[in-house]
Amino acid sequence: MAIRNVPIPSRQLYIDGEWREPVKKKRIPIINPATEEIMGDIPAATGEDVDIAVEAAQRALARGDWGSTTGAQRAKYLRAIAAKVLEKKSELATLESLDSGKTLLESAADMDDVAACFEYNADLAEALDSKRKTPVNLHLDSFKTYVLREPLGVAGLITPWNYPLLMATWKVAPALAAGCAAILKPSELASITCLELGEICREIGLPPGALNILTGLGPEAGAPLASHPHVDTISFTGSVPTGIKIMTAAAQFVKPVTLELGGKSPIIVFDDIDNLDIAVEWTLFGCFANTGQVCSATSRLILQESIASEFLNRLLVWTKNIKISDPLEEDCKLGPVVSSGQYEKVLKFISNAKNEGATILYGGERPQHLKKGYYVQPTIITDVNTSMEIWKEEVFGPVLCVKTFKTEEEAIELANDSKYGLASAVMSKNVERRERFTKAFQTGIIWINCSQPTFHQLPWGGKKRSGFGRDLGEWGLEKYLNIKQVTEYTSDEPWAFYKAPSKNQ
Ligand SMILES: NC(=O)C1=CN([C@@H]2O[C@H](COP(=O)(O)OP(=O)(O)OC[C@H]3O[C@@H](n4cnc5c(N)ncnc54)[C@H](O)[C@@H]3O)[C@@H](O)[C@H]2O)C=CC1
Ligand SMILES: C[N+](C)(C)CCCC(=O)O
Ligand code: NA
Repeated sequence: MAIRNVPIPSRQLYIDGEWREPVKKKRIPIINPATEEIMGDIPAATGEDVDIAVEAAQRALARGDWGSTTGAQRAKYLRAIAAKVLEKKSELATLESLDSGKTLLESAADMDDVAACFEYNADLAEALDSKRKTPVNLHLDSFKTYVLREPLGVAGLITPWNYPLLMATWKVAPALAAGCAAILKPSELASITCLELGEICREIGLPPGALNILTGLGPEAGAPLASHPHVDTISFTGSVPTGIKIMTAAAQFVKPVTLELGGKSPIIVFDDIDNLDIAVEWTLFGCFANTGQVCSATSRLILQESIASEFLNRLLVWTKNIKISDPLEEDCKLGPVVSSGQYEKVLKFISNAKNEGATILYGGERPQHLKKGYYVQPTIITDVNTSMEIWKEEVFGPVLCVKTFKTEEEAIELANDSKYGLASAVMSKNVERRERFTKAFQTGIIWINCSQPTFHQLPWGGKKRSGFGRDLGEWGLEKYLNIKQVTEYTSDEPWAFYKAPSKNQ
């Protein structure tokens, strides 16, 4: 299914329905993390380009062909995008793998998810037409009231590299469904497929300015978007430090933001599970899928002591079986991490854990058979205590740390012992116990007897330092709407608050 020699398209910024060279004409190299080779380059936008894109977005909102569309009309564009993504699926999936290092299997699944997410938001756009104007009954004769749901305006969408086109879609699809005009700023580490989304929009005839795509560096292209006075909302997925910068910039304009930040999510395994191997596989998938570069990765395994040694033995057997290779190779299950910076960062986390006294039960190094590329072995760390960095900080790489527990109280305390609050998983046969954990977990996402399956009908986001606001589902669309109440006085009688002047006054 991989198209080997797929050419890397050379693109410009996608602004106002056209390819446009950045004002400062700068470009950023594209690096393939599996080979460390430069494959091409992407345009680097700056504040000047952001200004041009914001004006194009404002014009789109003022123009009938986008600003006055019904949800049903916008749904047609979203469905056309979905169809094109499927048509170009193998090309897009290959480009995604070349750029980000994710396995072809995962890139292909992402492209299916991208298409399905556009389709789902097309349904939401259609449904919006009947909810656009909602009467509110006050049980009063003298007033008629209703609530309008309108597009909020210009939406700035700043996205990460771990699921480049999918994370962009989680924001682009609902923003367009809502009728906003959007400016997407993908990560400079993996932008190819987001630029190809621009080509798709051009091909299907999306009205100019409805979606603009500005690749570039965070401080140069993302920051001016977050602090632009005419960008009405920012939706961000990425790291905590950048989330704080974005919220700070947006605060100067009282601009609403939604932040989907990192995590250090727990997976608890109880000894009442029927099948050890099933729990082992979910544990692996929860931490090593996408080479661990998942904000919701369940990277803290909290294991009931009575099954700990048996479970860890099976975990080792399964881990050794994971095929690590070039992500385009058949059956590859673990590719490189995205960049040299990420590679150094992951190895540093591992050496810090060792220095703090933890045991590297497995992995911790570059796989011997791969001499080039940013590869790290899947790594399992034991003898961890709760003051260690590896317990507290998000690694964003294939690194699992393990602690054991004896009682339920201990398990929940360990699970919630995090500044983050994105996701939690519990593996147990006991229904009441699962309900107790569902209630006690301080996170926005709960997985029971699994880890990571994600459906675009359900809200996605966290609490605590993992951020606030939700992507996906109807919640993912609401943040792009302005809720406008309309109150009409319908009585012929005077209001009679003031004393009416007499006839001869
Ligand atoms: N929660 C998540 O989904 C993600 C978490 N991370 C974590 O963050 C670490 C750093 O990775 P980065 O790629 O540097 O993440 P980042 O959070 O800095 O980047 C995410 C996006 O924000 C943009 N950005 C950066 N600085 C900005 C600024 N000042 N204003 C506006 N936009 C800005 C970036 O260009 C990118 O598009 C990773 O090692 C990982 O631990 C990274 C990506 C996704
Ligand atoms: C759920 N999954 C793995 C498809 C995507 C997680 C997105 C993220 O890392 O923010
Ligand atoms: Na790349």
